[in-house]
Amino acid sequence: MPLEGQKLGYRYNKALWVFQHVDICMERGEIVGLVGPSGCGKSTLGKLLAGHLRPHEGKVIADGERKPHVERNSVQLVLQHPEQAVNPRWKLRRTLQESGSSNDHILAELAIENNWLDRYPNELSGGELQRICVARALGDETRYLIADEMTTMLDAITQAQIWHSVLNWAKLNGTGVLIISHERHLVNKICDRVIEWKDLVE
Ligand SMILES: Nc1ncnc2c1ncn2[C@@H]1O[C@H](COP(=O)(O)OP(=O)(O)OP(=O)(O)O)[C@@H](O)[C@H]1O
Repeated sequence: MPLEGQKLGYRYNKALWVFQHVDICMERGEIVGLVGPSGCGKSTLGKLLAGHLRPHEGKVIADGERKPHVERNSVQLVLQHPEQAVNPRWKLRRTLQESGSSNDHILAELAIENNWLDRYPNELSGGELQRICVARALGDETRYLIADEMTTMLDAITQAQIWHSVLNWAKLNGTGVLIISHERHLVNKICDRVIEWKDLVE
């Protein structure tokens, strides 16, 4: 069963809709790209799908469940800036443990060194910290991953390593991945299909 946004609408202030009537659907195991101009609403849509924001219109359904985010963490979101996504006062082992998704296989796949887990977020590089945020998102319950500019800040080698690991994992687990990115070459290379924002809002 798919992850679906039906007739979604969202506005940050009452006077102005960011978008309305947006329908989006992806299947388990699909790798889907979402591209569009800056400020059009891609990240907002990603947050709605992951349950970080509640839609003002429409609904999100994952695997037939109306509130996938309440019952379980089946839709995970990874953002561009890892330092904004972790508690700066927690060592990273605690961050991973709290999410319940730190299995050794994923840590190894993402080349996460054990000693990183005994450090605070500001004691790691951006790429190291992002690997931990990615590992946190790849839990047993994860059925869909929304990757919003997930590797934009990283060098090409780190980018390639992270995508290699994530796509392997997604393939193995039948996870759907929505890749929100400005990097069309990346999206064209790794996605099964690419959604243009203009086609969502027309
Ligand atoms: N917290 C917020 N409060 C008010 N307006 C916001 C907020 N977050 C985003 N917006 C506005 O909503 C619109 C959509 O933003 P969003 O971040 O979803 O776009 P985007 O397509 O992801 O952009 P980009 O490609 O530049 O990351 C923009 O006009 C933005 O200024």
